[in-house]
Amino acid sequence: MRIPIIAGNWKMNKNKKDTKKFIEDFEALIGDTEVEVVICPPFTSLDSASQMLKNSSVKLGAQNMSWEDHGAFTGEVSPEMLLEQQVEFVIIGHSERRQIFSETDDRINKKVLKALEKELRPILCVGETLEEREGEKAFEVVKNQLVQGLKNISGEDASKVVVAYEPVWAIGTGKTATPEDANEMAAFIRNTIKELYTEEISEEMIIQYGGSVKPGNVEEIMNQTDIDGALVGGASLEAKDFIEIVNF
Ligand SMILES: O=C[C@H](O)COP(=O)(O)O
Repeated sequence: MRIPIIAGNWKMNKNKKDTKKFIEDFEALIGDTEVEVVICPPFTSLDSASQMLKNSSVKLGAQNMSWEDHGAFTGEVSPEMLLEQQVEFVIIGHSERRQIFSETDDRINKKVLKALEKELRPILCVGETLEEREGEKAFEVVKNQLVQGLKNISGEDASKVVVAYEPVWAIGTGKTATPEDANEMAAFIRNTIKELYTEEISEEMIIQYGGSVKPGNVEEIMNQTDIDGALVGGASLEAKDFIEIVNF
């Protein structure tokens, strides 16, 4: 049985004070939940968040990391530095990293490999642009991102990867893919994993949807057969919204 994972990607939002306030508010609201909950604050808030979440069921994720262990890589953060902050998940290949910071599939693959080597769970983001969808290339693009992103990753390691399907045109725009379209892509992703690995691995894999997930649409999205979670941006910034999403 797949246990859903709902992750909040705060992007470049919240300083330490805001982080503390969010966690206090969120911890006061969260009861027993049937889903795994992850928050991904900016690097500068990880330390405060990890101190506050010591006895919590809420897990910590980072938004990016280096594929190198240490050295002359100005501005980068290593996996060991994340582990030191009790980080368990790391978002890799988010479309903002791909588009704004020119991350290539090759670099994304190096990060996925490194995360798995260090026992961090990668949340590998894939998704097509509007132009690619309108040009009927969505499936080809997503398949290519998966094949490249998972290159040289063993079956055992692949089952620890979370795949987040985020159509680029639905991110921060208020437009969501219809639940059926999102599920069609999630099923396609699962089938691609089956082709790359085995049916067992594909059935175990957690596939999230991301792109304007809100309290009002999360239930319909989560009710889809192949969607096992959500990667939430804007609506993860307010504890009262994020708790509604977690308790869908
Ligand atoms: O990582 C999260 C996604 O980019 C979705 O962001 P959004 O919920 O603000 O559309």
